[in-house]
Amino acid sequence: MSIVLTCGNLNKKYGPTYALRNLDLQLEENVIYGLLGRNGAGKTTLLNMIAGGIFPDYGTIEVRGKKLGRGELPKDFCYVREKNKYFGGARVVEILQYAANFHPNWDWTFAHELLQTFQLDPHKKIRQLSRGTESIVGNIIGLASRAPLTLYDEPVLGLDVLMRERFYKSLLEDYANHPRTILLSTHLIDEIAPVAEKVYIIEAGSLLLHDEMEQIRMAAYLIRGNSEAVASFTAEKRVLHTETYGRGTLAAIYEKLDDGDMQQARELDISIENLTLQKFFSYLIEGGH
Ligand SMILES: Nc1ncnc2c1ncn2[C@@H]1O[C@H](COP(=O)(O)OP(=O)(O)OP(=O)(O)O)[C@@H](O)[C@H]1O
Repeated sequence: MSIVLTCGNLNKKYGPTYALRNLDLQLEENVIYGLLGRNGAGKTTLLNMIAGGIFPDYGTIEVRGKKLGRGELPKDFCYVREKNKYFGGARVVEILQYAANFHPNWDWTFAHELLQTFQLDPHKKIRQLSRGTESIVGNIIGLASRAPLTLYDEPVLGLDVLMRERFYKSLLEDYANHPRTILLSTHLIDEIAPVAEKVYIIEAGSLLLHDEMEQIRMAAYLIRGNSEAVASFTAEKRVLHTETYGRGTLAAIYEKLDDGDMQQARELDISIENLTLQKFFSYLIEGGH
């Protein structure tokens, strides 16, 4: 396992507000990560910091073991911002030509394929594009750059369902042939679930959880049954949330269940369902765990 990026104890305060607080994050080579958090959780601050646009009050960023100096950019990386600031008078093809100069792995054949996939006329001027179509320009750059470290900030915001699906499909197909490290920051959690292999969940600038998506799938459950039975079943387990209804209780847990647990659940007449990532995220945030 080779580490591409390490953020150590990052802190950033705006007045009394912590945008980032003691944040540690490590990205391995050739993994797709989801960076999940609500509005204002600190996602953009973190990405801007990695991209050298904001300086931490405290903490370090290392790219392939080399500490980044103040204002220094990581090598061979591509950052697709939430709000691109392309020159409105430029044509799409000119923006792509400009981006191609900065990315040694740029693939023009793939870029042209993507223009077709997203039905984007390369001769249109940026100012003639809708908000969603403008963000597609950024997404094409992110994909065609094939940068070993690619960061996307809310890549599908403003895109319709069809375009979102096309983006995820293009990303996954290209990643299969050209693995690299990709970080997708989003608050559209269920959409990212089939795409990301690992997730970092942040809230109020701090890390709440990081884990493999598969681990979350295999450990996030909703338990329902008689209140005493649920209390006994969850006694030694990590409980994210509980709710009572009449004589029953519903509990969200984050715990791998083995055959013994399943047997106990049957004996106690408890039902067990998988939690969606969105629900897991909501319970995690509400519980502040
Ligand atoms: N330039 C700034 N001046 C003051 N406060 C800021 C500034 N930039 C960010 N913040 C604050 O820092 C916190 C983190 O903001 P950030 O934009 O990083 O969150 P986010 O997770 O990207 O949110 P969103 O999903 O809404 O884009 C918020 O409380 C925000 O108000």
